[in-house]
Amino acid sequence: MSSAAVSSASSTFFLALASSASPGGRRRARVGSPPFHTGAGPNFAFWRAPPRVPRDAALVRAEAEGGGKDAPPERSGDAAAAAASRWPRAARRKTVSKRRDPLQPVGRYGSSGTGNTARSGAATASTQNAALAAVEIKSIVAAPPTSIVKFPAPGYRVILPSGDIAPETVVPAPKPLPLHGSPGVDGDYSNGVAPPPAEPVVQEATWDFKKYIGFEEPVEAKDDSGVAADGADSFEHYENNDSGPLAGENVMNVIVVAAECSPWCKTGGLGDVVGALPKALARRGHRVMVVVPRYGDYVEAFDMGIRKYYKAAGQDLEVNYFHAFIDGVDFVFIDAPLFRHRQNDIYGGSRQEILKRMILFCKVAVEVPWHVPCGGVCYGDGNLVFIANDWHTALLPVYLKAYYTDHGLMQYTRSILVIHNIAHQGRGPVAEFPYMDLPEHYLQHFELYDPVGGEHANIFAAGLKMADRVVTVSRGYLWELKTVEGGWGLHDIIRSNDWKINGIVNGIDHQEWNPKVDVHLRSDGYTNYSLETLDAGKRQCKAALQRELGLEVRDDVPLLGFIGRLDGQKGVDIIGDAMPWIAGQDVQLVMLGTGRADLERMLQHLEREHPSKVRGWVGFSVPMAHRITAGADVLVMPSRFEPCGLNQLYAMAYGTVPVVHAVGGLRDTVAPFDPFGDAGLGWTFDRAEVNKLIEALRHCLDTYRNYGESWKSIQARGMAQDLSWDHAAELYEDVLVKAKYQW
Ligand SMILES: Nc1ncnc2c1ncn2[C@@H]1O[C@H](COP(=O)(O)OP(=O)(O)O[C@H]2O[C@H](CO)[C@@H](O)[C@H](O)[C@H]2O)[C@@H](O)[C@H]1O
Repeated sequence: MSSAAVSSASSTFFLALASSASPGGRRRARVGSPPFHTGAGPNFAFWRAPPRVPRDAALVRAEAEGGGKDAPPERSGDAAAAAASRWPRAARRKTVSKRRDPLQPVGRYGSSGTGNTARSGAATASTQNAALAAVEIKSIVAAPPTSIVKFPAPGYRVILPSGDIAPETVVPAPKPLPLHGSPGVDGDYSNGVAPPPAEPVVQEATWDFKKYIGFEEPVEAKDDSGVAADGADSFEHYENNDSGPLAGENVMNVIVVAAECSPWCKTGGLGDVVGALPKALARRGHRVMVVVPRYGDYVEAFDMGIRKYYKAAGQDLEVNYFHAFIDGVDFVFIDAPLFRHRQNDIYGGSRQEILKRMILFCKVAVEVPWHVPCGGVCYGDGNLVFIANDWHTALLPVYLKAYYTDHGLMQYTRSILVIHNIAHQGRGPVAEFPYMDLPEHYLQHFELYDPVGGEHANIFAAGLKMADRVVTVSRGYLWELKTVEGGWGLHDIIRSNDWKINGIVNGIDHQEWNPKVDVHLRSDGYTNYSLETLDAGKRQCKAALQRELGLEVRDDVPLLGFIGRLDGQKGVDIIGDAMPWIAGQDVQLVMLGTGRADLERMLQHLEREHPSKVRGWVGFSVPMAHRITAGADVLVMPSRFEPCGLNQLYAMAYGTVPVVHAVGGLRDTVAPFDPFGDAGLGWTFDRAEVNKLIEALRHCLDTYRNYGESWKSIQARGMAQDLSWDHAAELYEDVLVKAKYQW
């Protein structure tokens, strides 16, 4: 695709496929040993394998762009990724699997399917969700619409849903189960809305709710009025069918549904948001659940003993539910064979395989409020809002409408779809529409034509139309989404749905990203610090980082940092292009990232060429991301487009000055330094071009070297901001309320 300017003065968008990815890792993971710079020749990696293996699970998403095929992201375990960053190529091939060629320009799918066995015979659907067996909608949910258009089987591994064979129920016949959920609303079907189907949970009697809900410590999760936000101490209320602990007319049941959630599974900013926003909503008094696939064994979560069966692309699949109650939030992990063992490759596989996973996930997630009794009580479908995220879960609003609200069910449930990155849309051939098990007339919501993708089915498009409200992660990005250059083919849909879209800048999880308490700064010579101890603290962290990376330990040399996915979006190649100029400066440069193979090679090459100045760490390391954020003086973000951007927020919270391309959320969050008014938070440049980056860096370095007081005031302003999720959660709450009263 071509690049184009969003506006005359800003934002050149790089319109090639950008995927996100990053391995995440478990919080409190151990920090790997410092890498060792060998100065080895071209055939050797630059970093020695660490003597200790970090516990972080890592997800390394490969980035691909350009035309042709869609390349799936890649990732490997954190340890593997860390090791891969330092070991010779041959060893890396073992740990980083399935590197792919560039993909379709849009859609965070895998590459074109290589599987070729269309097992339509397996469509002898034998099971279905028993909850649905009790009511008419069963035929919608568990069986494909019999009137569905029959498209020729594309010959992929995905199985066409059977329209001929009625699914059977293999779980016990459903018995009515009183639904509890949001007090005062759930279970109240006096408005003529029939209660949704429910069924007894397997092993319910043996399930110890106290174990999951942290019954002993409900204090943290109280709102201003002292009302428990988490439902933890509300069990008795629910048991008595009392009104429960949640108070206030706008308190709601909220279910956040996403493909990733930090610290369990993270490939990028989506994981960060899903790990943090729900907690902030819970602090405001809402009852909040996160639903995410269970890609690995997460020690915090326990099997709830519930078994259900769902059909995905013609196959009946068993689903189990794992639960953890942390910081006032119910985390529900969906366990199914399709998700297992994907921890290091959550977006891996062919496009059809990813599609199948997401179909299953969305079908399961939309019924979680009926089937999963968190704290002993289901959320129920009254006063309920789903928050779906990106194309992966954009089918949820569609299923909610097609299966339920169109049939007079779940009338008090709303859906919000959050756009974190519109560059990935879930595009596929129209012929695959039947896999989604939707009524024939829903096809029109998916069908889209654009010069890039031609005639295709677009999941994000359908989700945007079906969702009651839409949020994107900054106001600047919302504006860009309406442009031809920034909408990636969906600009018309965004424009026509403008009335229901809000731009809300992400926040920071202050438990994770806070120099005062950052666990990754507690060893190896680093230190925690605050605004009051900024000078000494940053000096110490900088020295520790230089030591850890084998750079000369000097306080007077400005240390520039870059952290991010290596893809077209993040503009790391622009830093590469600026290297001749950077090499002529008295600076040090540390880059951490993983993704596209050519950009990974670029990082290694730059280090090889400038061993005394540059470190290029190829891999995904959460501890190193924290340490660079603390130890660097400047964080460089030349992103071609950036819906919000989290690293610049983290940088400012750590007294690290951002230099950014003024686009999307970067423009919204980094006010340019004004030396005359002594205002501003960093430096911005108006085009993602090398000369613009150099110009901004020149001003930045000049201030660093010659205007110490101004520099300190920029740092102080950055650190003094309230970047917490609490503010963002308040804005999300407005959207929840708008959705609630919207018909
Ligand atoms: N190699 C590496 N090792 C360790 N950590 C790494 C890493 N590479 C990246 N990370 C971490 O991953 C996160 C990336 O955050 P971004 O905002 O850049 O996300 P991304 O572009 O994936 O997300 C999309 O969604 C988010 C959330 O809405 C938007 O902010 C963003 O603009 C949009 O593109 C940060 O926490 C960063 O530290």
